[in-house]
Amino acid sequence: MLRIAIQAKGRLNEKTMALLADAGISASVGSRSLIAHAKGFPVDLLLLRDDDIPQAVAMGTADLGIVGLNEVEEKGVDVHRIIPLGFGGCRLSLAVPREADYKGLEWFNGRRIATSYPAILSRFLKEKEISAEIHTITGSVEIAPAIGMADAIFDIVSSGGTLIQNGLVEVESVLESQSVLIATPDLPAEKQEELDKLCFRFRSIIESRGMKYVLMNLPKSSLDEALKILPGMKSPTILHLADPEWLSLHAVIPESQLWEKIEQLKGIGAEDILVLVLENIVK
Ligand SMILES: Nc1ncnc2c1ncn2[C@@H]1O[C@H](COP(=O)(O)OP(=O)(O)OP(=O)(O)O)[C@@H](O)[C@H]1O
Ligand SMILES: O=P(O)(O)OC[C@H]1O[C@H](OP(=O)(O)OP(=O)(O)O)[C@H](O)[C@@H]1O
Ligand SMILES: [Mg+2]
Repeated sequence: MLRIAIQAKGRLNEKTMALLADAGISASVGSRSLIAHAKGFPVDLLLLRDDDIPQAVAMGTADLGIVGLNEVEEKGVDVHRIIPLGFGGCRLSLAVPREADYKGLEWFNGRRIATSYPAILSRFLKEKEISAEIHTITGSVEIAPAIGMADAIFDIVSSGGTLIQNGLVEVESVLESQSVLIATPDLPAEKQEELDKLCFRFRSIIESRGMKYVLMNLPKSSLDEALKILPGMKSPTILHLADPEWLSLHAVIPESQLWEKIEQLKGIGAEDILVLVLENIVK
């Protein structure tokens, strides 16, 4: 039976549980449980703080883990990175007070930088030959410059709202992160088979996210133009209708392009356009 370590509570928990549920793995997790048996797939869920997940997977306490790449890089442990999972997107960045006379990385020489990611920061500074003092704190990093604890910070940035609220500006992005599926090295063969099945399910879910299935009726005379507008998986599906002047066209469109494509299709005479949610793309 596979054991997957996931974040017990916090930013990754909900999306991890949703991904598992979409993959047919359901578990009722009590607020105090540390381990939960799942239904639908032979797995146990180990509920941990995210900081502890890379180590648990490296040691083999858990076979797999779902955690931010930032934590994997920080802990520097030996785990296999299997697939990015497409949520928990953020970056680790250096930020300085808005009023600082910042011209480039040399500014950090001799300065104090507060962070919860000392290992990633120290590797970066070494590579750039910058000598700064690293102050490790576990939370509320952005407040450090305002209370005189540091001159700058190195922390997670997503929308940038927290930096603005604290009078800071991002000056260097060091690591792009998102949640990843990690595995213990030397997974036994029978568990590897289960992992392959799980990855197959995850990939098809991730691929279908942000995609819509679109159906429409189209005058036959507009087909060539429609084919230029629509990409489709291989190409759009064309079905004949009882009316010989019309056909039905089906295509998969990224959500980000949906309205633009619909406007173009309406422009060439498409009617009765239906947009459906795509649950899975199984290849
Ligand atoms: N603002 C954000 N936007 C997107 N992803 C984020 C953001 N902040 C953090 N993350 C990602 O989510 C992960 C978990 O963040 P969270 O704030 O829940 O961590 P935590 O407080 O360290 O939790 P834990 O109690 O498990 O140690 C981070 O390591 C990062 O990968
Ligand atoms: O760029 P933003 O969108 O503002 O996000 C960045 C903030 O999000 C995270 O904190 P979180 O809100 O999870 O609180 P925490 O620090 O208490 O974990 C992170 O530690 C940053 O402080
Ligand atoms: Mg943590």
